[in-house]
This record gives sequence, C-alpha cells and structure tokens, in this order.
Amino acid sequence: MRNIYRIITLIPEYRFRAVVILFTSAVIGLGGAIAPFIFRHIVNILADFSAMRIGPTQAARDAAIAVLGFLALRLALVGVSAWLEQASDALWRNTISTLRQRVFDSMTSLSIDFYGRTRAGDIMDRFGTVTTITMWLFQLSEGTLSAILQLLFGTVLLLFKAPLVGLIMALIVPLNLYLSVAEAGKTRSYKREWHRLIGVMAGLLGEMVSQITTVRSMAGETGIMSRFNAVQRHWWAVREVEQGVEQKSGVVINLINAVGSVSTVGWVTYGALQGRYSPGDILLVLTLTQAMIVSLQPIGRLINTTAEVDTAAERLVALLDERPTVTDRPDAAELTYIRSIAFCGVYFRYPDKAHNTLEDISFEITAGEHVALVGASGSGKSTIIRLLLRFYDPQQGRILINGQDIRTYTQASVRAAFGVVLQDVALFNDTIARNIGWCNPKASEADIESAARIAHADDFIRLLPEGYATVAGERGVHLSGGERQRIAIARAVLRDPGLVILDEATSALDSESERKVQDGLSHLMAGRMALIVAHRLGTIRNANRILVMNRGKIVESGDHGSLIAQPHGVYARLHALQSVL
Ligand SMILES: Nc1ncnc2c1ncn2[C@@H]1O[C@H](COP(=O)(O)OP(=O)(O)OP(=O)(O)O)[C@@H](O)[C@H]1O
Repeated sequence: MRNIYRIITLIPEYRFRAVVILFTSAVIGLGGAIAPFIFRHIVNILADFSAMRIGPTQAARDAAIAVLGFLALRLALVGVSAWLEQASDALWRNTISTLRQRVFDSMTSLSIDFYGRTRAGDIMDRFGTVTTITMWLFQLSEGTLSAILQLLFGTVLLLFKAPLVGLIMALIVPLNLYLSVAEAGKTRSYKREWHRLIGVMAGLLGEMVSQITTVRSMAGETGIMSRFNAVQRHWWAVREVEQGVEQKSGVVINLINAVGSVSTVGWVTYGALQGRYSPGDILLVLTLTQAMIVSLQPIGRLINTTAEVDTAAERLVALLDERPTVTDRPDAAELTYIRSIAFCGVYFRYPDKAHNTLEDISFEITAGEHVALVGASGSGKSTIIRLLLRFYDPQQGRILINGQDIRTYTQASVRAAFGVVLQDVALFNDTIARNIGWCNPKASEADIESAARIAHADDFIRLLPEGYATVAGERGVHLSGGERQRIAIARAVLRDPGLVILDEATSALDSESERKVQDGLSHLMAGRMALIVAHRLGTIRNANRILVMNRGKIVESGDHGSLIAQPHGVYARLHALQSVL
C-alpha cells in the first residue's frame, strides 16, 4: 500500500470529496444491511398470523407498513446510489486527469540523460498505470468500506442473536483476510516481475514502431519478434507460478468458508428445532451469514488486486521520483540577449562513461562571429552543442554567456535565445504551419509564412495539398530531408535567435535542395552569432574561426586559410581527403 499511498498524496486536493464518497457508500452498504431485518419482521408477522396470535386486519396493516418501509428504503438507496455514481465518476475524472497531468509535467521537466537510459515504451506503460490505479481507488471507495462495515456489523449482531454462529463468523472473517494478505505477500515478487516484463514488451514494441524503417530494410522482423517472444515466455512462466500460489490459497479459503457456511446452517436449524429461534430469526441469521460469506470473496480478491496495483504504483512512483539532473538555480535570471559565448577549460564525461568525452575545451564566439567545429566522428562536436543547450552540465570548467556562468540563467530562456537546426528534424503530427510556429505560440500566420519564405520553404509548402494546413509528421505528408531542414530553418528564423546552432546534416542533398538549404541558412545566420558543426568543409570556408577536434580536444584553431597553410595539420588532411572525394 506504500506506493498507492504515495500516489494518493500527489492529489491532496480531492481528499475531502473522496471522504464524502466513502462515507456515502458506507451508508448505502449499511442501508442494504437493514433489509434482512425487514424480512425478519414480515416473516414474524406472517408466523403470528398463521398461529392466530394476531387477526387478519392487524397482520395486513403491519405487513403493509413493513412493505412500505422496504419500498422507502429501496427508493432512498436508488436516489443516493445515483448521486454516488455521478459524484464518483466526476471525482475519478478529476483524479485521473490531475495525475496524468502531474506525470506529463514531470516527464517534460526531466533532463535528457533520463531519456537516454529509459525506453519510450516503458514510460508509456508506466503512464498507463495511472488508469489502473485510479480505477482501483474507485472500486475501493464504491463498495469495500461498506462491505467491511457490513461484516463487522453482522458479526456483532450474530454474537448477540446466535453466539455460536457469531463466533464462527468472528473466526472466519479474520482468517479470510489473513490468508488473502498472506497470499498477496507471497505473490508480490511475481507481480513485480511480470509488471517489469510488460514494461520490457512495451519498450520493444515502441522500439520496433519507431525504428520500423530500419527493421524492415534489414529484414529484422524475425530478430525483434524472437526477442519479444522470449520476454513473453518469461512473463507466461512467472504468471503461471503466481497463479499456482493463488490457486492453493483460494482452495484453502473456499474450504474454510464452506465449512463455516454449512456449520452455521446446521447450528441454526438445530436451534430452530429446539424452539430457540422464531422463523424470522432463522431467516435473519441465515441471510446475514450467507451474505457475509459471499461478501468475503470480493474482499479477498480486492486484497489481491491491491497488491497488484501497488506493484504497478511502485513503477509509477519510481518514474515520478526521477529528478532532473540539470536544474535552474532559485535565483536564475532570464537571458534576454546574447553578446558573447565562451567555453573556459570545459571537461565533460557522460554519466555512463568512464572517460572524458571533452577535455579542456576553450573558445569564444563574439557578436556576429561564425565558429565551426570540425573533426572525426565521435570527437565530441555534438557534445559541445549539448552542453550549450544545457542537456548536461560540465564536471569542470565553465560555459559563459555574456561573461556570466550559463547556470545563472534559466534553462528555458537560454534555449529560447538559440535557433537550433539539428541533423534530425522532428516533425510533429500537426499542420506545417503549427510545425513551424510550435514554440512561438504568438506567431501570426503572416510571421510563419514570412519565416518560411526566408528559409526557402514557402515554395514547396504551397505545392502541398493543403498548403500550410497540410498535416505533417508521423501520420502526415512525407517530406524529403531537404524540405524538413528548411522547416527547421523556418522555425529558427521565427525565433529571431541571438545564436544560431547548426548541426549540419551528414547525408548529402541533391544540388538544388542543397542550394536552397544553404541559402536559407545564410539568411538565418546573416548578422547573427553562429556555432556550426560541419561535416562538409566546403560549407564553412567563410567561418571566422574553425575549431578542429580530435578525441574530445581542440587540436587546431584558425580560419580556413591559416589552417590549410599547415601542411601536416588535421584540417589540411581532412580538406585534402574531401577534395579527393
Ligand atoms: N548520450 C550519450 N551517452 C553516452 N555517451 C555518448 C552520448 N552521446 C555521445 N556519446 C559519446 O560521446 C562521444 C562524442 O560524441 P559526439 O556525438 O559529441 O561526437 P561527434 O563528434 O558529434 O560525432 P558525429 O560527427 O558522428 O556526430 C562518442 O564517443 C559518443 O559515443
């Protein structure tokens, strides 16, 4: 219950309404428990009438009053139940939406390293448990408390009316609860394991769907299917063992209840033959004990589901307990403009790596300057950009913006001041217009179209079936690599950034597309500071400074002319190689 309790503490605002619903459902349950007393009263009236202890008029009047009382009770229960159903559903909608929102907010605030080590499918699976948990909470609030109260009430009443029957029930009820709790304890580790396996399966499915082109093109379906089947078989085996434990405990509980049920019927019948009970009493005791035994079963099942829901909640709590590794200082200021950027002796190691990815990186970009990063694959160029975007903080050294440590500014304002065009352009399943303006909600249609014109995207957008209203992304129109890049450039233009960050696409575009992309980029970068990760040296000839990287270090620095003049330099070698190609 620890994890479910943690989840409940996340939504304290609904506590009062939940208590009212719990109380009302208890009242309904107790209302239902009054019925056997009315039946008892009616049977006693009929017995008195049969034995001629009362006349027909009085019997008819008393019976009519009792039936009317029963009618009033049922009508009241119908009314209160209708209110309860509506109130419970409203509360369920509120809690589920609030919890979903909290999980979503928490996911959006986590640092990038979390997404590097957690599979998307696994996150989706944990997100889905919000529904399981809230459904369970309402199952609990709707019937359980009243069932427990009925059991208590029934046992106490039986202890007075038929002490031996009461005693039997006083043993059966706690024994049932004890065995159900013990069963839940024994099966907990299995439940935890199969929930984990469901997460793994969801992860595999997510991976397969997002990488479908790679999987298809390499005929990798069999490979991924056999990985999935192996996890599925493991899940099957765990579930089978768990079911075995549950079954054993279920048989023991049912046997105890059967013995209890038969002995109460036997004892009451014996008592009646001895003349100790009136017909009404017999009916009352038998109805009560049978109702109690019947209600024990769902309570047992609920204890079992509680354990299951608690393990699901454990996975959700673990997700919610994740804290961003990169956070804003409480006194962080808003960055409103950029005058200069500087890396000063920066060392950086990825959390899961044993060695430094960047070592002693120092460089500066001042107003209007274009600085390019070149070097072999894996030399750390993109990592520099990731640090600038504050996906990670360096372990040593400082990154300065306008002479101030980057950590003195809020992350959002730093990122908002950048116009980023990365290699992989992600398009959302939305219109082209919204894809361009998605992080500038205030941008008008005219602003979006003007940005698209600067990025040389307007011409191809207008040729799409619905122009700017055409849906792109996962289920939308397919755009080529060059077109996606131009969308990304339009996005960056719209932001009017202080610094343009460009991770140049590795795959070559056709010359027409390349020219348009380059043209768009030139417009974007004109008069602005820019940091460019370059794969093709031809595109950075005019950069003010080129930083050549090798194994996490800057090994050469200068403009194209000065670097090319070093015949044994890394840049000159790279340049010679690309010229040959
Ligand atoms: N999220 C990550 N976690 C751990 N290691 C990483 C991560 N991202 C990159 N690396 C490692 O850091 C090193 C530098 O990677 P980086 O992406 O910065 O290289 P790069 O110079 O941009 O390469 P490329 O030109 O191929 O894009 C590589 O060894 C890479 O494996």
